[in-house]
Amino acid sequence: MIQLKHVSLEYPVTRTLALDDVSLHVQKGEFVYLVGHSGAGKSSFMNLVIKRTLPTRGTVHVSGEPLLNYRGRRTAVLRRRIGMVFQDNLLLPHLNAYENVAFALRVTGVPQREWAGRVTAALRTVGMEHKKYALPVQLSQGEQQRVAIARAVVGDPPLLLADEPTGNLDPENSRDVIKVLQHVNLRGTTVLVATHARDLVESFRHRTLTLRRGRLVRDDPYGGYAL
Ligand SMILES: Nc1ncnc2c1ncn2[C@@H]1O[C@H](COP(=O)(O)OP(=O)(O)OP(=O)(O)O)[C@@H](O)[C@H]1O
Repeated sequence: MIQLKHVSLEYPVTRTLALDDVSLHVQKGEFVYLVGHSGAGKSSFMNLVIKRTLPTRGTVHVSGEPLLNYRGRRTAVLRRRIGMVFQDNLLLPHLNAYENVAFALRVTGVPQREWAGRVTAALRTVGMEHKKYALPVQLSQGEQQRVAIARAVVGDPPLLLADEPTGNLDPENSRDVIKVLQHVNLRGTTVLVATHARDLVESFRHRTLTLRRGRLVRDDPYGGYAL
């Protein structure tokens, strides 16, 4: 699903080496944590996968294709195949939960007759079907994050990237979000979660990649927070 071969990323203006000779392979169907201190390179890694930045050296393959093959309009095709969840869920405030999720289908050109079934299924996956008419302001932070996950997976992306998805949540909601991501993973989506949440990484064990100053210093198949 994701393969990096000797990837380095240096930001041109500041000459910061955000990733330093990183090689790794995330297989289809895996659930993987990406951990590291602030500035270790986690977001830079995510940005590479969605081609928001390009590596300075090395090669990146996503879904078996070199990133450089996704040019022009194909960049949109790549991004459509990747669901994304962030710390700030950025739901549209004037749309209810259902409409927020449907919006993702609308912008990718899915025919309207498919919306109801797919949105309802996505909201069910995250346990939010009963609140589909609620506006974001009427939902807790944890519930909003679940709707954001539904929005990210409604297009059935093969890959889901989550950057600090529990950053704004209390421990209970954080655990719920990880459980929802695990559920999405069991339905076949490869999931990559960048996080600082030691307790979650320790409790819900999955393969864990540890970055330190841009270097991949640990790749632990059984998980664990080694910082
Ligand atoms: N656009 C940019 N231009 C220059 N330097 C950048 C840019 N984005 C990130 N950096 C630098 O690259 C390094 C890696 O940053 P990155 O955001 O990938 O880290 P991170 O692990 O995601 O951190 P955090 O946990 O704080 O989000 C840092 O030193 C950061 O200052």
